[in-house]
Amino acid sequence: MAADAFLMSIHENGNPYPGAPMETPPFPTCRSALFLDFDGTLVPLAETPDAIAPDPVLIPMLARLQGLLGGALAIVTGRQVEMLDHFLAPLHLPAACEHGLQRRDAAGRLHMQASAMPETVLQMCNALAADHPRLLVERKRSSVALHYRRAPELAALCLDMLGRALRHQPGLELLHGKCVLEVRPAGVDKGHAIAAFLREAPFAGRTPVFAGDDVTDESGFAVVQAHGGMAIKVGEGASRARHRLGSPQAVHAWLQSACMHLAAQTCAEVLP
Ligand SMILES: O=P(O)(O)OC[C@H]1O[C@H](O[C@H]2O[C@H](CO)[C@@H](O)[C@H](O)[C@H]2O)[C@H](O)[C@@H](O)[C@@H]1O
Repeated sequence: MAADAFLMSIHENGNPYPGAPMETPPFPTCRSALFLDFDGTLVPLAETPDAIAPDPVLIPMLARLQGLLGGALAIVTGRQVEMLDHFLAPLHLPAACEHGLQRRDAAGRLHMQASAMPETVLQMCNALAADHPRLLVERKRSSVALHYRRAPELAALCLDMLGRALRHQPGLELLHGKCVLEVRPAGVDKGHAIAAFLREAPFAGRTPVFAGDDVTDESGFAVVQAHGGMAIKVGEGASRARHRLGSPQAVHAWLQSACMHLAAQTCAEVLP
């Protein structure tokens, strides 16, 4: 289900996954492939995309996990790959960016969807932001994000404008994330990106684990659970995920413990 349709179903029908258990997740094993969302999962949300403050332990912790998992760790995010690399420097992790439109595999090869930036939509967003300076337009390689976190009262106006703009553009899709509306080419999502990783080394044959906080992560949750893996919803809200962690801080604590757990497993395998 597209994220927007998913949101509508929540609004119209209540929790679309009533009674779904949300258990505390067990730790990944050395046979896991770990997929992690970025904003709201690894890093707490901030007022603007540039204002995030990654915890200093994040980068060494991700590097350690990548080693312990034989390289099978990837970031799955709505961010552009350049922004992700900026915030995680000096790491260049395998990553699916712009909700799956760009993907960097474990060998460092970039896979891009051949799709153009929706220029007319970009112009409409810029015009609206010129009238309402607390709106923020984030131009990405093949998509546009209209942020209303600093002007939540404008959410309906933004949704109405973009909804009407996309009515006659079947090739474009509207994603409704946390205080953001994103327009991107249709047919690609985080689930497709995770499935693509799972066909390649070193991810293939491993059990996938994906943690994410937003409705845009639901497609990824569906794919990992369909592969017999574990989906972890971060924070509040309805989700098809069967596990939950309360916050990015809880994700950090869980990942730190996972490092110790994995290191012990590796030792146990090496020892006679
Ligand atoms: O898939 P993600 O890694 O969760 O990325 C989703 C979007 O995250 C960013 O926007 C969100 O985080 C901002 C910083 O905390 C916040 O100001 C904004 O309200 C959130 O929607 C990013 O700017 C987008 O490009 C990503 O698609």
